[in-house]
Amino acid sequence: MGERSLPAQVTIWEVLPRDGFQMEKKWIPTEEKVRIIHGLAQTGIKHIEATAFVHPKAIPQLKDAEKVVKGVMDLGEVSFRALVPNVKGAERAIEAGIQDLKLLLSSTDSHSLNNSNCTVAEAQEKLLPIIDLAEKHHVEYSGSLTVAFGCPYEGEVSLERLNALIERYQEMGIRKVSLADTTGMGNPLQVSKVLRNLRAAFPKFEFSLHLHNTRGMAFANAIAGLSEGVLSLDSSVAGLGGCPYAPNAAGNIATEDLVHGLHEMDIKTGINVDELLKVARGVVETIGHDGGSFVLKAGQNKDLHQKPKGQEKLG
Ligand SMILES: CC(C)(COP(=O)([O-])OP(=O)([O-])OC[C@H]1O[C@@H](n2cnc3c(N)ncnc32)[C@H](O)[C@@H]1OP(=O)([O-])[O-])[C@@H](O)C(=O)NCCC(=O)NCCSC(=O)C[C@@](C)(O)CC(=O)[O-]
Repeated sequence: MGERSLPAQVTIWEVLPRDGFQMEKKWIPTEEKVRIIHGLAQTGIKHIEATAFVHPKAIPQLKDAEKVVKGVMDLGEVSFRALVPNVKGAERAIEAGIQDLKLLLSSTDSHSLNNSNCTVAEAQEKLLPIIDLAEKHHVEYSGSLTVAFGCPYEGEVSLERLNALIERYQEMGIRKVSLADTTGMGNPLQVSKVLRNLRAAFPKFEFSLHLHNTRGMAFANAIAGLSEGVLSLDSSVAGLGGCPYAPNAAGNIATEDLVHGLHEMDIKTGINVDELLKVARGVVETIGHDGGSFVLKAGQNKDLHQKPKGQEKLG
């Protein structure tokens, strides 16, 4: 086993407006979503998953996808991506002005049937016309694999299965895939093993990680991924998020926790944690709760240099 090293810089994809909002039952007005995305852009975040073009009955909170995209198109310095499950979603996204599509695919049939009303093989067929459409419109696209580190219905997802799923993506011409720990079942050794295996088998692929902090493992899993060559991570401000079609789903790793932790390790993100915390507080005020953010409660290390009460004379 060779010596591992961590990258000097990591790209953060902010998924609050899509994953973070999709479980929220109380309607978040479109203008509030647009305002929050403008706030996110003030933090230095340059990559935002703005929404999903899915069936409005499947995810009612994102039924205003077109309007949200229209409201943020003035943010020229930000790259926007949207999640699409089928060609209907891709058509809507491209028509709205989205230039980067994230294709939705589950690693297991059980999750796929719950989430997308079709098996994995059927979902793969639905991706083909999306790719044709994206090519025709010169729009970027990348793949995803949900429940890649464990399925809440089927348990372990084997390396052989992950290899076969990436192989199929390769045949479709896809070279970027987000590996998702949808219900936080992964651990750092597993993340290392999966990435080492996939990167050896598919050296031309860029793998990113989409980690939920259901069992407190997300930051450790992120570092395991970075040690294995990952350069891009998804996260959600205030730790909100979760897939409504996965039992006991919980939030994504909070962007403020991830960025704060990475900065403590001298890994650059280009994002300002003070500004992130302002946005996170606003989001909690709007939505009424956070999703399990640590830095939001505990503060940043840099702010903890006050002397304990009564010990001023310690100098
Ligand atoms: C996949 C479908 C659409 C299948 O839903 P379906 O009902 O099987 O779709 P269908 O193709 O049979 O079409 C039925 C009707 O829906 C319409 N329709 C069809 N597609 C669309 C669309 N895109 N937008 C708007 N309308 C649509 C279509 O036009 C038709 O309308 P009708 O002719 O009856 O009037 C549905 O199950 C769905 O939208 N699922 C998405 C569920 C979802 O978004 N889950 C959460 C995201 S996944 C996640 O969180 C994991 C991830 C990515 O974050 C990674 C992680 O965290 O691990």
